Amino acid sequence: MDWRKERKRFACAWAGIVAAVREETHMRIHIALAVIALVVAAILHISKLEWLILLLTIGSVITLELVNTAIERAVDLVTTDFHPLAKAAKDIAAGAVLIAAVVAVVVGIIIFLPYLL
Ligand SMILES: Nc1ncnc2c1ncn2[C@@H]1O[C@H](COP(=O)(O)OP(=O)(O)OP(=O)(O)O)[C@@H](O)[C@H]1O
Repeated sequence: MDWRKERKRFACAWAGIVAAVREETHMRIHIALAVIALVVAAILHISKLEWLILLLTIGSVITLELVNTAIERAVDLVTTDFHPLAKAAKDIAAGAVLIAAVVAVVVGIIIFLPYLL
């Protein structure tokens, strides 16, 4: 394994994450909500299984937001003119984030509500 290449790959991936956080308001909102959920989870001492589900849920939302941002950039690279396929690509990618975010809210309610009642 070429460690210099691996380090460069990691640096590029990190640069992509930083760019998405800087440029995308929704990414910052997802991260802020994730931090709040993690703090609440720590305060409530949720179980190991609940931690796993919470982390997977947060990871899926942030991962899909990154993919959505990448698709937006790729589409904008191809065309900034109106095109039905550009619209479909962006709308479908946004739909993926929406589904993950709705599932995250439901997971949050299922995990946290019993501790709060
Ligand atoms: N080239 C295009 N052709 C057709 N429709 C487009 C095009 N670009 C964007 N759209 C439409 O506008 C919507 C918003 O696109 P935009 O690129 O502004 O992304 P966004 O979801 O607002 O993301 P953000 O504001 O976080 O960058 C898309 O979901 C799509 O419906």
